[in-house]
Amino acid sequence: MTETPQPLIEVHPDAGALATAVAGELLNRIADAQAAGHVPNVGLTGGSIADAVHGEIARLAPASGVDWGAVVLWFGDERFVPADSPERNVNQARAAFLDEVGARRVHTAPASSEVDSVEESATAYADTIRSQGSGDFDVLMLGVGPDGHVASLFPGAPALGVSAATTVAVHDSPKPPPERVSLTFEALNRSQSVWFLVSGEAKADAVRRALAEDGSVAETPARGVAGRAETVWFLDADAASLV
Ligand SMILES: O=C1O[C@H](COP(=O)(O)O)[C@@H](O)[C@H](O)[C@H]1O
Repeated sequence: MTETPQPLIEVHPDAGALATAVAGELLNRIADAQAAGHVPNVGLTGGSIADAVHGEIARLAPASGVDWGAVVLWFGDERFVPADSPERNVNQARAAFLDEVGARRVHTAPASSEVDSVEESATAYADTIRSQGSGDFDVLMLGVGPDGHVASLFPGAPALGVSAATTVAVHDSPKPPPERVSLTFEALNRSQSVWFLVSGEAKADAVRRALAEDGSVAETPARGVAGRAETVWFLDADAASLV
C-alpha cells in the first residue's frame, strides 16, 4: 500500500498574504501543467478565504500565461439552492474570478431550480465527473469550518460513512443552507494535491485537531482528507496559533 506523504504546513502573516501565496502557487502549477501538454483539473471551494484567493487569482491571472479556457474546474461541494443564489459556491467563484479570466469548463452539482431533489443533484454531479473521465484532481482546494468540516462533510453526519460513491446528498447541514451536495471522502482523496486554506482564530482549534497525531474523523472530518502526492495546509498566523 502506498504511504500518504506527511502534511506540509505553510504559515502566512495574515489572510491577505495567504491568499496571494495560494493564488500564485496555483497559477504556477496550472501554467506548468499546460506547458507540459496536460489539461489541469482543479477543485475549488467556497467560503471566506476561498473568496480572497479567487480575488488574487483574478488579479494575478493576466501575467500568468494560464489559458483558463482549457482548465477543467470542479467544486468539492455545492449548496442546493436556486441557480441564481449568491449562496452557490459556483456563483461566488464566478463573481470573484471565473468570468473575468474566461473559464469555460466549469462543473458543479445542479441547483434546486434545475433538478427536483438533492439526491438527483448528487447523482448528476457524479455522472458528470464520470463522463469527463475525471475525479482525479491535480489540485483540490478545501476550506475548513470552525467545527472541522471539510467540503460539506460535517462532524457526526451520515455523509461521513458513505463509500463506493463519488458524491453524497447532504440534508440538515448544521451550517446553512441545510441541503448540499458533497464529494465523498473517497472522491476527495483521489486528488494529487490537497490544499487546505484556513484563516482566522476561530478555526485554530479545528486546525489543531486536524493535524494532531490522534483524533477522530467523525469529530474533525478534515482529518479524513489527504492528497496522493501532497497535502499542504496554507494557514494564516491566527489559524496556526495552536499548532
Ligand atoms: O459551507 C462551506 O463552508 C466551508 C468553509 O467556509 P468558510 O466561510 O468558513 O471559509 C467551505 O469550504 C465550503 O465549500 C462551503 O460550502
